[in-house]
Amino acid sequence: MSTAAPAIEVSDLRKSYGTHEAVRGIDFAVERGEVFGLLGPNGAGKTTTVEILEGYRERTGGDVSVLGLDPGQRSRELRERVGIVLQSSGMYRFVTCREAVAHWASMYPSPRDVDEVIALAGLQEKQDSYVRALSGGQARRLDFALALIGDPELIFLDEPTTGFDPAARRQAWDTIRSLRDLGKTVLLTTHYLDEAQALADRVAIIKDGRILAIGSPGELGVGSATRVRVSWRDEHGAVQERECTDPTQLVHDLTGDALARGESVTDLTITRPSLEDVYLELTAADEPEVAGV
Ligand SMILES: Nc1ncnc2c1ncn2[C@@H]1O[C@H](COP(=O)(O)OP(=O)(O)OP(=O)(O)O)[C@@H](O)[C@H]1O
Repeated sequence: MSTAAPAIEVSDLRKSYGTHEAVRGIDFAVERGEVFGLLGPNGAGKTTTVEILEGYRERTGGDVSVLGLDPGQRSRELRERVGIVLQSSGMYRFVTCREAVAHWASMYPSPRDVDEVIALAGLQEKQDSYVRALSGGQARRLDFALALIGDPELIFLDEPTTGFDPAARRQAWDTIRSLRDLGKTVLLTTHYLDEAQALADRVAIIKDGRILAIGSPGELGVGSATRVRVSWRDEHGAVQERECTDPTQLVHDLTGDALARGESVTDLTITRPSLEDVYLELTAADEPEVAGV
């Protein structure tokens, strides 16, 4: 457990647009060095929350602290310590990738090494290409490089792999893992549950401006709102499947019956719900129960 103050602390955050309450009193904290995923259906309030943390939107109520500072103050100090992937590469159409990264680096007090950042963003082969000649996915990588060059402590990644081909997506995942290895804190929003499962230490599932569940992708399935799936092959060779909250009695009966017949239970598996199962169960219900771990 880290003893440092969390990188992000959100307490009873609220945001209304006119009469519409888009964020309705959410609480969460992101520890330093953690990759935290914000998941939720369209219109859940993810972008609103992230943009309040980035200092781009004003909150209606609640308290927010980012690296110990209030993002609503839009201080220069916070801007230098936070990396935000914007479409900044659009400003650099007539220079090479390397020149763009080097120029952006000159705006920070202690930037990272240009070559290192180009490598981290997977842009080595394109470093001498003009920015205007990059594909959409390559331009996103350059945006990523520009977000990292100031050596930020905290990086906001809003749907970082949308529009990427599968290989570029895997490469972006590797990059995000390297950020964690460097000790950076990452707040990630994504619609891809496999991405959250692969990258996030913890996720919050948000819907209609409220957090429905928060925990590690593996542990979220343990809550009482979700069920485990038990499958096995019966004595006739047919695959059987049951869902239950506690498989102890079922497994006891299955193994007991099999042993009484002098057989073993074949192909017995007990599967926890995946993050996708939990997500779909929680976000489908009209009045979902609050689950947490
Ligand atoms: N500037 C705005 N003015 C009025 N309503 C807004 C504004 N921005 C967002 N909203 C509304 O607030 C709610 C939350 O929107 P938000 O963009 O935060 O959701 P999201 O979870 O990021 O969705 P998506 O996954 O579609 O990006 C939605 O109902 C949206 O219509």
